[in-house]
Amino acid sequence: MASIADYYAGKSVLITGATGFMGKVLVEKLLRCCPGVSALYVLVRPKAGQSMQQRVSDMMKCKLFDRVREEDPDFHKKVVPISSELTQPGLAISPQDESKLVACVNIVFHCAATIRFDEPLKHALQLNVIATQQLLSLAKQMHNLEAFVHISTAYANCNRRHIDEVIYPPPVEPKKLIDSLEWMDDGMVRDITPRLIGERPNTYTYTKALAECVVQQESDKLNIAIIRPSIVGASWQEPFPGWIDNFNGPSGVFIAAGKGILRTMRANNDAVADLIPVDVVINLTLAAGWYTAVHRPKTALVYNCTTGGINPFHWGEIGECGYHVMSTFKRNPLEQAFRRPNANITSNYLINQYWILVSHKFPALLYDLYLRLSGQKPHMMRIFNRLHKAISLLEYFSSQDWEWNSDNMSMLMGHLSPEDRKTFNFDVRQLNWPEYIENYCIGTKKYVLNEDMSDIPAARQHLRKLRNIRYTFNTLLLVFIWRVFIARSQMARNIWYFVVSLCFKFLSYFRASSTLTN
Ligand SMILES: CCCCC/C=C\C/C=C\CCCCCCCC(=O)SCCNC(=O)CCNC(=O)[C@H](O)C(C)(C)COP(=O)(O)OP(=O)(O)OC[C@H]1O[C@@H](n2cnc3c(N)ncnc32)[C@H](O)[C@@H]1OP(=O)(O)O
Ligand SMILES: NC(=O)C1=CN([C@@H]2O[C@H](COP(=O)(O)OP(=O)(O)OC[C@H]3O[C@@H](n4cnc5c(N)ncnc54)[C@H](OP(=O)(O)O)[C@@H]3O)[C@@H](O)[C@H]2O)C=CC1
Repeated sequence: MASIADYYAGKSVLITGATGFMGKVLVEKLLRCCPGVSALYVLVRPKAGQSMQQRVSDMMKCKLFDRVREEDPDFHKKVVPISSELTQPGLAISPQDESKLVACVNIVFHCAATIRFDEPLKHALQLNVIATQQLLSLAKQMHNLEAFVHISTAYANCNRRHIDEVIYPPPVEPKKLIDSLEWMDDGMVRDITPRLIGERPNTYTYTKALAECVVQQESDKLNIAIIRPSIVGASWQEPFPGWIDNFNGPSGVFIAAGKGILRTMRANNDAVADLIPVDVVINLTLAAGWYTAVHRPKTALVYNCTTGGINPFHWGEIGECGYHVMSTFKRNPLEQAFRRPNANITSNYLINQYWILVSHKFPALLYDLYLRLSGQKPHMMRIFNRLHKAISLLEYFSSQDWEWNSDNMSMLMGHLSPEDRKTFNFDVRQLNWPEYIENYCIGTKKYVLNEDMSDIPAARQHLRKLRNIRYTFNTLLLVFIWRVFIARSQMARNIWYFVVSLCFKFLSYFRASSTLTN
C-alpha cells in the first residue's frame, strides 16, 4: 500500500483557512513531508489592505517555513492563492478559478472558521455552517475528488459528558435555522441566541455542531472525514518545538500569567486539560485524508483528536503552585512584566473573586493612580477588564471534565507503516507534558510576542526590581497598619505584643530542641 507521502504525490489539494493557525501548519507539513504534492490551492481573502497574493507570500516568509525553505527554496511555487470570501454567495470564487478547482482538486481540507467565543450567531452561522455547505456543493462538482476532510472541534458536543466518534443529532435542523435567521435583524437574533444555544456556552460550539450535521448530509456522495481536535496548543516537535502564533485558548492565559497580570483563574484542578499540540492534529489530519481516499470507509469517520483518554494532563498540574508555567517564566521572563509571575488556580468562585479584587483590581487601581499622578494616561484597569472578559469565556472549558472516545485515532495509527508513524506522528503517549508546557511558554515569548532570547538577562533584572518594589511596598504597608491601627489602641498593642512574644517563644523552643538533637 502507498505511504502517505506517496499518496499525496501528484495530487492537487484545496485548503480553506490556510492563513490561520492550523492551516499554516498544514501547508508547511504538506510541502515538507509530501514533496511530490502537485499543487496547494489556498482560498484566501484580501485583508487589512493586503491583497491575497501579498498575504500568502508574507505567510510563507514566516519562521514556521524556515525548515521547508532550507530543504526546497522553490517550495512557494506549489502554493496557488485563490481569491475567496467564504461568507459570500458561491464563496466569491471567480468562474475561471471555480472551473480550475472543479477540474483538478483531489482532496479538500476545510479549516476555515470563526473561532471567536463572542461571535454574533448570524456571522458564526454564515461562516461555520453556510460556507461549509457551499464548499460541499463545490466539492460535489469536483471530477477527481477523493476525500473531503472537515475540521470540527471536540467541543462541538460539549453539552454531553461522554463523547463518542459519532455525529450527534443537531440541536436544530440547520436549514430551518438558516431560513429563520435570514429575515431577523441583528437585535432579534441577539435576543434569541441564549435560548437557541441552550446548554452550549457560545455560538462557536453551537455552529460547529450544526456544521457537522451539514457535512454528514453529504456523506453518501463524498468520502468524508471529520477531525475533532480539543484545545489546540503550540507544536510539540514540528517543524520545531513550541511554535505558536496567537493568543487563543491557553496561549493568552500563559502570556498574561507570564506578564504577571493574571494571578488567579478558575479551573478544576482534577479535570483533564485536554491540550493537543498543533503538529499532532495536522499529522492526524493528513493521515485521515490518506485513509479516507485509499480505504473509502462507507460512512463519514469522526476522529476525536484528544489526549485525555490516552495521556491525561490536569489543570492542577499546570497550576501546581504555578509549577511548569511559572517556573518557566521565572527562568525565561517576558519583557516588561507588570509583576513577578505568580498565578494560582482555584475551583472556588468566592476565593477566585477575592483574589481578583486583591491581586488584579487593587494593583491595577494603584498603578493607574500612579500613571495619573505622573501625567500619563491610565490603562491598566482597561487591560484587566479585557482579561476578565476573556477568562470568563474560557472558564467553562477549564472547570469541567469531558471524556472522549478516541478509538479511530488508534485504528488509524494501526494502519500506518512504521515509517509513516514516525513522519506523521500522532502518538500522544510519548508526549512529556512538563517539557511540552515549557516549550509552549517559551514559544509564546519567541513567536507570539517576538521577544529576543538574548534579552533575558535584562528581563530577569526587571523581575528583581519588581521583587524589591514588592518588599518595599509590603514593609510600608506594615508600618502603615502599625501606625494607624495598632499604635493607637492599647488592646491592639497588647494583642500585637502577645503574638510577637508567642512567635519568639516558638522560635527559641525550636532552636533549643534542634541544639539538643545535634
Ligand atoms: C497559569 C494558570 C493557567 C491555567 C489555565 C490555563 C489555560 C486556559 C484555560 C482554558 C482554555 C480553554 C480553551 C478552550 C478552547 C476550546 C477549543 C476550541 O475549539 S476553539 C479555539 C479557541 N478559541 C479561542 O480561544 C478564541 C477565544 N477568543 C475570543 O473569543 C476573543 O479573542 C475574546 C476572548 C472574546 C476577546 O475578544 P476582544 O474583542 O476583546 O479582543 P480580540 O480578540 O479582538 O483581540 C484584540 C487584540 O488583543 C490581542 N489579544 C488577545 N488576547 C490577548 C492577550 N491575552 N494578551 C495580549 N493581547 C491579546 C489580539 O491578538 C488582538 O490584537 P490585534 O488587534 O493586534 O490582532
Ligand atoms: N485553535 C483551536 O484551539 C481549535 C481549532 N479548531 C478548529 O480548527 C480550525 C482552524 O482553527 P484555527 O486555525 O485555530 O483558526 P484561525 O482563526 O487561526 O484561522 C481561521 C482561518 O479561517 C479563515 N477565515 C475566516 N473567515 C473567513 C472568511 N470570511 N473568508 C475566508 N477565510 C476566512 C481565516 O482567514 P483570515 O486570515 O483571512 O482571517 C483563517 O485562515 C477551525 O475550524 C476551528 O474550529 C478546533 C479545535 C480547537
